[in-house]
Amino acid sequence: MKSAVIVFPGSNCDRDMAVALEKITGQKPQMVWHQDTTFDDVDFIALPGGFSYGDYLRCGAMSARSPIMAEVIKRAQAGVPTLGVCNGFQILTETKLLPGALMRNARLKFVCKDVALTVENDTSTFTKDYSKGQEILIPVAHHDGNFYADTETLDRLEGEGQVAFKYAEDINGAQRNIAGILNDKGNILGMMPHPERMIAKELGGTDGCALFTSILNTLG
Ligand SMILES: NC(=O)CC[C@H](N)C(=O)O
Repeated sequence: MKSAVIVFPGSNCDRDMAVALEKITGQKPQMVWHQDTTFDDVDFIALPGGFSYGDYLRCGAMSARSPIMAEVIKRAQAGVPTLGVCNGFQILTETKLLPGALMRNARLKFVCKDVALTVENDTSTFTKDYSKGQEILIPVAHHDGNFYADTETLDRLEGEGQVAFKYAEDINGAQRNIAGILNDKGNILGMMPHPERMIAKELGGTDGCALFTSILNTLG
């Protein structure tokens, strides 16, 4: 499985993502600078976490307009599996590849801890190695993780199985405790928690591994 990690000025989880991808797929991903306009023909694209452009304007707003994003948007719309973690999720909502927005955490505090998530979808490219209702422990580290969407969108996301993960309890005010969502085709996942930081016992646990094995088992 060939993958690419898009690197923005201020990304800080790009190497964690690369380590996770290499460990689980056995292949080093291509690291792609945001000013590039194209990259290799890959099976999977990752938008990593971080503080791209210093979170100026709104988290992810400037990165969503980086030169490389025109190519990312084109490929994601054509069906290439694309994962955005934390800042990557914020970028995906800013490009409108995913609905809704990530607002400032309800209690206006940066939240940095391991949190319990429930798996809501166990059939997607990203989640099939989990089981529905399973509780997993994955770290979060964000100040803008408060997922917002209008009621109609929330009902559609829940009704169509597009909610991938929920927080087991409220940590940031996110509506319906939503921690991660899929697009309608199921090839784009955005999530605030960091699965790439939970892939080894030494890191505190391995609950993030199934996300990457799901992708690998789907794509080969
Ligand atoms: N870890 C991250 O990707 C942080 C995301 C974002 N800059 C926030 O704090 O909300």
